[in-house]
Amino acid sequence: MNIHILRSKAEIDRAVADLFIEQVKANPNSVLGLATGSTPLGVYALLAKDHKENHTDYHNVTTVNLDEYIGLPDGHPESYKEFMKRNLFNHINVDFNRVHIPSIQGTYEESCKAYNDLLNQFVPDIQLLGIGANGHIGFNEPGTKADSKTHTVLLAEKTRLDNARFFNHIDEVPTHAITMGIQNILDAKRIVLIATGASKADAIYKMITGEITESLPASFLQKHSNVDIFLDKEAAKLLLKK
Ligand SMILES: N[C@@H]1[C@@H](O)[C@H](O)[C@@H](COP(=O)(O)O)O[C@@H]1O
Repeated sequence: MNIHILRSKAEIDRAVADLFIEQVKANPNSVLGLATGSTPLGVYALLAKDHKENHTDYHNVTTVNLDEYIGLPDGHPESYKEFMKRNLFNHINVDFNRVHIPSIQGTYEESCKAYNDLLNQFVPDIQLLGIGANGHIGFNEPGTKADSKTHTVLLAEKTRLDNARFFNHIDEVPTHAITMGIQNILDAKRIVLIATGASKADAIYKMITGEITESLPASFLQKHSNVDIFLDKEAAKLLLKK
């Protein structure tokens, strides 16, 4: 793992946005693996700004998102589909036919299989990740197996509580989601994970220095040969202390 501890979130956003812009410029047919949550917002704002000013071309880019809530009505502002439109897709010239976000169409089994088939076809050249305070990646909660493919999950209470800030009330936070599995994430050619703030410090410390274990899904990233981890000092504080 290449670990980069930068001085501010702004520096991290710039560095990671530049990696994505370079990727798209080097290969206009790139497959970008995208994430949601607060963490990628700064990167997406910079990609939008760059597109506006420098016209980086996304027309032939394919995107695959990590995950989506189950049970929110179509068009709900906190669905990850709407999140992605609002924060990125509406601001770049992406072709919506090439945008992919897991969703439930038919049975859970059919939906997972369909997304999995898609991921076999579109392997991310670069996959952006955040991390949950309990070490989840995508919505792969503690207990998820290394060889997992796209699957539905019961969200951990900690995850629902952490994500409740986006909803009016905790009861509105979905209980289930559909997510790429750990194996799908590890299939990406390159992985870039961002973590900022003290609430992520424990998960980051265990992810980097701990054993590879299902109880901290992000630790599976140790198995991948091309991972960049971008941290601010707060998220890195336990690494810096030892
Ligand atoms: N499914 C997403 C994850 O992909 C994300 O990494 C995590 C952290 O969110 P945040 O970036 O808001 O801390 O939240 C959600 O649970």
